[in-house]
Amino acid sequence: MAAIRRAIGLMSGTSMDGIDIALLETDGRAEVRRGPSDFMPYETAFRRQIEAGLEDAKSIRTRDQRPRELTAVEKELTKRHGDAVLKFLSDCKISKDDIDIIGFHGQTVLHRPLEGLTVQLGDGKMLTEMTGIPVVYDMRANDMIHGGQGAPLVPAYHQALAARVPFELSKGKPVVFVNIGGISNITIISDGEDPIAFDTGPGNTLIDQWVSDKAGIAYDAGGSIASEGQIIANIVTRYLAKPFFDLKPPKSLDRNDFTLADLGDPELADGARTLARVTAEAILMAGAYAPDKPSLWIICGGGRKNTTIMKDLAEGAATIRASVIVAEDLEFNGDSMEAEAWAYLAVRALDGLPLTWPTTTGCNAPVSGGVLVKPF
Ligand SMILES: Nc1ncnc2c1ncn2[C@@H]1O[C@H](COP(=O)(O)OP(=O)(O)OP(=O)(O)O)[C@@H](O)[C@H]1O
Ligand SMILES: CC(=O)N[C@H]1[C@@H]2OC[C@@H](O2)[C@@H](O)[C@@H]1O[C@H](C)C(=O)O
Repeated sequence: MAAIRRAIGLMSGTSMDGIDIALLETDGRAEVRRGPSDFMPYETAFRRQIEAGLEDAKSIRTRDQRPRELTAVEKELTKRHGDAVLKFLSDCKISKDDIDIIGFHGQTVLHRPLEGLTVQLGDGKMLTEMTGIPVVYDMRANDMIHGGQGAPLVPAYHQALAARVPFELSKGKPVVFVNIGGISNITIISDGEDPIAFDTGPGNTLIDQWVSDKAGIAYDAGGSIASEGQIIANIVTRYLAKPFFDLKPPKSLDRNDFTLADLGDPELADGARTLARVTAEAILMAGAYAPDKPSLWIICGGGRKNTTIMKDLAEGAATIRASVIVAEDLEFNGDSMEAEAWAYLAVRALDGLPLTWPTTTGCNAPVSGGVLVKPF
């Protein structure tokens, strides 16, 4: 029997809103026991620093380059992750000696799968020294070396969770996990098959940018702004006509692949409503790549709190006789799922198990990955 390890996962996603942290006890296979989780938000000034870092990253040609301010941003980002771990351990009254491994995602600042280039800021060595705990980081690189997109990586964990979906809900049909983060991505799980996964299009990033530019608000809380707007149909069509949607999976996105340029300058609420529809429709369109019609869509990530997106998803799914639920309906945690996934992936990496498959990233064979560093 494989060893159960205690792992901490750390995720700073494309929304750049903060660090999700979660504890997991797992063998990196079927055994998954979820522990506590937390979120450490970035204040606006640091978020702006990362945003500036995205601009600096545009000139990166090889993944070890850190032009302009990126070295400083990486150091500050890692320090915040280290502080987050130390606070988490102290809050949970857990000793560092009781943690076997940290799975550290870092912050994606550039993702160009066609060029085989993906860059996550995050200094694993510094994190292991700060915490005194071994760290697995840089988990996307090996997939790309093996011809993969380098994303998404969460499907391995979705597959482990899918085993807990009751038959009354799955009805023996494919089940879809949807992560609505900055970008949206899905994992389609069918019994006995490798997971099928890919990015589906924008998640919350465009909505966040829109309400921030137009009204100085960080995000559309509850989707309430969108709920007061009207859908501008020709703008939805314009977004959904982008070449990305004609690409067959596996496929993945950079945060800047979709922009507000296609939105024009509507009223605040109409813009938010239209973008919510784009996010929902792009997700449901992705169901076409399932081998059989999915019965159940399980929504995770911050976008599940946008009731306008959720309403569009529920209505759209009803027309194809599928149900939409949120992670919590199955007693999963839609906020910490990616952090849990990084804990799970770190344990898999320790055992050399695959993190990705040809069906999730397009890698040429199932591959493991990550770089392991240990404290002195
Ligand atoms: N109460 C809420 N109402 C509406 N939207 C919300 C709410 N809370 C969070 N969000 C949205 O969720 C986003 C954060 O989602 P999440 O943390 O899943 O993204 P991420 O992990 O950074 O991104 P990714 O999964 O793409 O890496 C916020 O930027 C915001 O747009
Ligand atoms: C390159 C990168 O960081 N991609 C992220 C991003 O955010 C959502 C989507 O695009 C997904 O492909 C991925 O993150 C998730 C956690 C993943 O790898 O599974």
